[in-house]
Amino acid sequence: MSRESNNIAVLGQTLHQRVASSRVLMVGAGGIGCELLKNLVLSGFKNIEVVDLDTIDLSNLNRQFLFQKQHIKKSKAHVAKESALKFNPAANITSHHANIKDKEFSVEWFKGFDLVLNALDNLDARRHVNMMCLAADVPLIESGTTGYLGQAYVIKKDVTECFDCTPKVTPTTYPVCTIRSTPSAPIHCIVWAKSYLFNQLFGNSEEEEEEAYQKETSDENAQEIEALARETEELRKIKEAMGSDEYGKAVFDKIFTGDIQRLLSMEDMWKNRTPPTPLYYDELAATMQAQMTSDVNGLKDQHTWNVRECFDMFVDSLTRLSTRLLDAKKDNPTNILVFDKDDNDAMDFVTAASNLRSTIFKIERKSRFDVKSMAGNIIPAIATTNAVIAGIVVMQAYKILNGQLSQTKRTYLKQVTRRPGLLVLEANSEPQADCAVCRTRNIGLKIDIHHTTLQSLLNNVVTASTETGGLGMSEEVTILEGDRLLYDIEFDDNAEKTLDALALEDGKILNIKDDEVDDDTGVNLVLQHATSVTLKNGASFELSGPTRPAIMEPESLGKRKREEGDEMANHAKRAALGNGSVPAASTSQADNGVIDLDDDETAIDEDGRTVKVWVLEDD
Ligand SMILES: Nc1ncnc2c1ncn2[C@@H]1O[C@H](COP(=O)(O)OP(=O)(O)OP(=O)(O)O)[C@@H](O)[C@H]1O
Ligand SMILES: [Zn+2]
Repeated sequence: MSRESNNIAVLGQTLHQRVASSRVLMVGAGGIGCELLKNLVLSGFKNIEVVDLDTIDLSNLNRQFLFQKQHIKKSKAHVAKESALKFNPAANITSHHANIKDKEFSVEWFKGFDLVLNALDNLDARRHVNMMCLAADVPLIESGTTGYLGQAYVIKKDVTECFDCTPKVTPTTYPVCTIRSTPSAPIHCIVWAKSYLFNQLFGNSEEEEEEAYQKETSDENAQEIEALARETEELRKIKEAMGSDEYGKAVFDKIFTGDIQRLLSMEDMWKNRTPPTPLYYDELAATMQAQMTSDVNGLKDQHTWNVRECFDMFVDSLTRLSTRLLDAKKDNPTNILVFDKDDNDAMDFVTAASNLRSTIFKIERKSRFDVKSMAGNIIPAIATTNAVIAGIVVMQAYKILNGQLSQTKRTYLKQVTRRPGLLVLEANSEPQADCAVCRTRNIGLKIDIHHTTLQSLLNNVVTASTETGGLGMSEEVTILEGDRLLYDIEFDDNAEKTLDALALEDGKILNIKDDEVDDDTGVNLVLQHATSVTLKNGASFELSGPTRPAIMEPESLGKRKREEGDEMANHAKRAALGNGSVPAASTSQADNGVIDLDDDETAIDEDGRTVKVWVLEDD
């Protein structure tokens, strides 16, 4: 049996055809992307474009199986394409070594795909693809993994929640006093060593101090903050001895003895907390010489150093880093060292310093491996998790091409579920009514960007009445491009500039909100440069899309979803036939266990939500 006939047996002729003729964009060729591209070419997808901006790194090879040692430093997109073609030479793959945010990837370009699959690792790029898919009205399958957890779900304009419908968690910050005075967890000591101490000793402490911590200005902390400022000043003086034999002891005495004694003298602070115990340089130096079992590489990295080992490593790494800094300053006095988790000296220093501090505060010490993952905010990437999620993405893609988009489920891979199996399915939510990203109308605007000023755009398009072909908004509008403010009633500096002078080229999206209308989610104008648009009213532009706000009732949304499914089915059928005709409905062959994600069993998940459960069965 050929691969083709296997696919037909599994999918049925109809779906197989739709898959083969669909055009798919995959964004990101990393952990999920490599698995996904391999799956796509093996499961019958033929027309695939891949975009990735990065080159292959040694650290990718443990899980990105399309890449091998000889590919290091080469483009991920190009190598992924070449390796995937070996699995199926009949596939037609186009690779782009580029940022998906580049202007060549315009809304028009996105419209050329039936499906977009995200395999990204950052919020910014995900947000961008989300917006482009909404503007182009192309279904997007979003996916992600963290360690053993993962998820995949479909985003479709007007049908499901978009990526930005729910706010995303931002990285945690810690109050300055927890870090500087009252740590209670290993991470507090690691942040102290990496963000405070490292910068104080080797960096631009004055500038960075402000940024490294969340500022606390309450009165009760004022006194403490003042004391901390004094400590910082003292350390600056000690730094003058950098490079001398006494330097290591001077730094140690200050940060692990003197500063701690001063903290202890603030008795109120320790009424309800375990007080710290200072460490003494001479005492530690007199203890038996450590057997330094801890090599910096390999499994030994996972052994937790004892106090003496931390002490030795602290003094040693401090010397190494100080020597580097002094050398760098010979070239240029403004040179500094910046913490990097992949810099062995920096990691030795942060591991030793944070563990000494943990010892003082009676907090558990951590291995160099753990400190590195915490200091670098690293959650290990697991190849199996990526593989499971990439598999689910293909299942979701089948459903979409089979005209069952509205029946797709948000699928989570969890470590523990109440039922057998590790996957938890949840119904898609409807778009959030107030989402500024997906509840905004997207309107294409063809206009000459070289000759149109922002003011003429305002006069002829934005505030012009709908009868004359404009948007009919009031004079009080705010115009943004991404986060960039271009215009509002109090800021008209850009009014006389042309669009191209404002870098508003093809594919850029202008978000325009009418400040006179309460809760206006505004419109997105998707720019397309055109020189020869002639208009009835003499202006030179052309709008395409819903120029009047749509009124959407909850019921009608449900109805839209069903129609959407039908439309998708027809679309896929047309694509399969390569012409406009619609064949007699034929989905029965696809109705076998392999792609049937529907299962009416429900359960309550850890967060108390009712969820559908899909149990993976062996047959
Ligand atoms: N704006 C973007 N345009 C194109 N590709 C992007 C963009 N942002 C991220 N990517 C790509 O998405 C992929 C995500 O893959 P993954 O999560 O495995 O990260 P990685 O960089 O390969 O690994 P790690 O970060 O763990 O070292 C990467 O290959 C990255 O280059
Ligand atoms: Zn949304």
